Amino acid sequence: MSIPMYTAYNDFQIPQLGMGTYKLRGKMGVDAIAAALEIGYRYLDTAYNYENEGTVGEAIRQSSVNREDIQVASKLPGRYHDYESALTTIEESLYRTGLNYFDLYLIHWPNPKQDQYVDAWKALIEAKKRGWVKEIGVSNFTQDYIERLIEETGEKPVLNQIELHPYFEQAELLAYHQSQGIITQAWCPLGRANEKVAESVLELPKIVTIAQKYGKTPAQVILRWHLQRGVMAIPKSSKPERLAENFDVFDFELTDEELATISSYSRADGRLANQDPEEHEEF
Ligand SMILES: NC(=O)C1=CN([C@@H]2O[C@H](COP(=O)(O)OP(=O)(O)OC[C@H]3O[C@@H](n4cnc5c(N)ncnc54)[C@H](OP(=O)(O)O)[C@@H]3O)[C@@H](O)[C@H]2O)C=CC1
Ligand SMILES: O=C(O)C(=O)[C@@H](O)[C@H](O)C(=O)CO
Repeated sequence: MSIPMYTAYNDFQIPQLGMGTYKLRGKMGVDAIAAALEIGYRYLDTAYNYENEGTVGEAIRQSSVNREDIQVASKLPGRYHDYESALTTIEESLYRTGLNYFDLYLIHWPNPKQDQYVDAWKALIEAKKRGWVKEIGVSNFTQDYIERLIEETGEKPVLNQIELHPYFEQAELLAYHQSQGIITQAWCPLGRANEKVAESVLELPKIVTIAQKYGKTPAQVILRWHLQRGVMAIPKSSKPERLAENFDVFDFELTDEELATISSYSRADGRLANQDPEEHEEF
């Protein structure tokens, strides 16, 4: 099955569903990612700080899918935001994967107190000119931070990867992205599911009821909620059966009322990891 795509303001296209790889390392990670590629996933999200860019590259080499049919994204850590370090880090990311280009490279966190994210953005622009990365974007950026990048460099990110799940629907930032043709990508799209950081979104009664109506699982209903709001989700699983479950979300449609019911779990303090990008600094 080919995955439906989203299109950014510059006609860059990206699958509506991808795979997160945080915590997938070593052989366990290679096996999970290779299984995802066999299932049909064509987008992999990694980061320098996940220390698994090598795992991602190895899984691609072991799979039967061609490199050029897969989009691979990685992210620049906060400790390398200065221009020269950022460029060296992108090269190092590539060496770690064994690939010769990334489809997408993101600034992982804005780190506003450090205040070097514009420098980092200039390095990503240069990396694109050098052909190391095809497209550039950001993660955990607010509207203000994105506007500053555009004002100071004239270059708009194609995508912003942000915390987004039923406890934290991000309606305002989503509307801003849509007005700008910036793709919204949801991290923690299943609210980290079984990791018990809060009552699991997979056990919320109204979501369970909707899932029963469609003969789907709560995870599938939540992923459908993301898709119908125009959001790209990158759920992570180490298990082939869950990877397949999370991919099987293109054959049913929620009603507007059901979308609103799921959004009704959202609250202003609904962040799960206590990582407000205006406060949190990650290096
Ligand atoms: N830019 C940023 O700052 C951040 C980016 N990310 C990215 O986003 C990705 C996704 O976020 P993540 O934090 O992993 O959280 P997710 O919301 O994707 O949840 C992952 C958890 O859910 C479990 N799970 C997955 N599918 C199912 C299912 N169908 N039923 C039950 N449980 C399920 C997984 O367990 P199991 O593996 O055992 O199946 C895992 O414990 C990350 O992997 C990473 O790539 C994440 C956090 C921050
Ligand atoms: O996983 C990521 O991409 C992160 O940025 C981490 O901060 C993650 O959110 C985390 O919770 C680390 O403890």
